[in-house]
Amino acid sequence: KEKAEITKEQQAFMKVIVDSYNRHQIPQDVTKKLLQEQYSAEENFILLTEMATSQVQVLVEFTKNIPGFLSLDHEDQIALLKGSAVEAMFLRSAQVLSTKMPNGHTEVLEERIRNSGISEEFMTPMFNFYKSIGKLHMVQEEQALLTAVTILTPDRPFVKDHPAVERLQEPMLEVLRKLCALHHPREPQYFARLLGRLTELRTLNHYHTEMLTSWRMNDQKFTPLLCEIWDVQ
Ligand SMILES: O=C(NC1CCCCC1)[C@H](C1CCCCC1)n1c(-c2ccc(-c3nnn[nH]3)cc2)nc2ccccc21
Repeated sequence: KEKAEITKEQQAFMKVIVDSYNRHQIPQDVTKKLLQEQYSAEENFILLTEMATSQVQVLVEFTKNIPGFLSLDHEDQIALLKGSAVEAMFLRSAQVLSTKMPNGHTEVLEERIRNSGISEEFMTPMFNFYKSIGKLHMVQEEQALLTAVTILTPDRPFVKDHPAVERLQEPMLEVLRKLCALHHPREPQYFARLLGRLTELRTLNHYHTEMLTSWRMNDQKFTPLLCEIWDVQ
């Protein structure tokens, strides 16, 4: 019995994370802009760097609200943010694409992304990920907790105190497991499938630098924050 129930303190814990997640969302204007017209590769790249920069800023604010994060070693805090920023960006992008939109809008948005300037070879893994996230029909709490679980991944490069990060990630995973059972009662494997997406996210992380340099354009400009986070320039 008690295994399934979400306890009072888990409820409070989740509320902190979900409220912070909802407060720290970049405006959906990327969707509005993309639906307006097809831009050139140069304009799309600028849009991407703008959106990604503001998303990193809100990601930092969201992360600071994760209970216990600020008590971690400061260098480990940076290592966790740096190690998860690209994954959080693709996870957020997937969530944006799987948001319910008026008829035909999602197709237009997909078309605009396919023709945005990203090279063909990365389109498949990226859209496979987007589709697999879409099929999960995650509720908001699951999205928020999955993002928090991604940030609190102990085995990121340069993290020194793994156990301290695991101690923060574990209660997060426990609440997420209960949430999945609650919201997807007829899919006992749902939680496992959700965690499987994190493995797919890591492969996108692996492609990312090549993806950036493969955009059909030259003279790519990045903001100072993205140079830090994306290891470019
Ligand atoms: O703006 C965006 N994503 C923001 C969404 C919110 C969080 C911060 C990132 C980009 C668009 C930029 C303009 C051209 C079209 C894509 N985007 C992407 C996307 C595409 C390529 C790379 C990439 N990374 N390295 N090389 N290319 C990253 C993300 N996937 C999206 C799915 C739905 C909606 C927008 C999406």
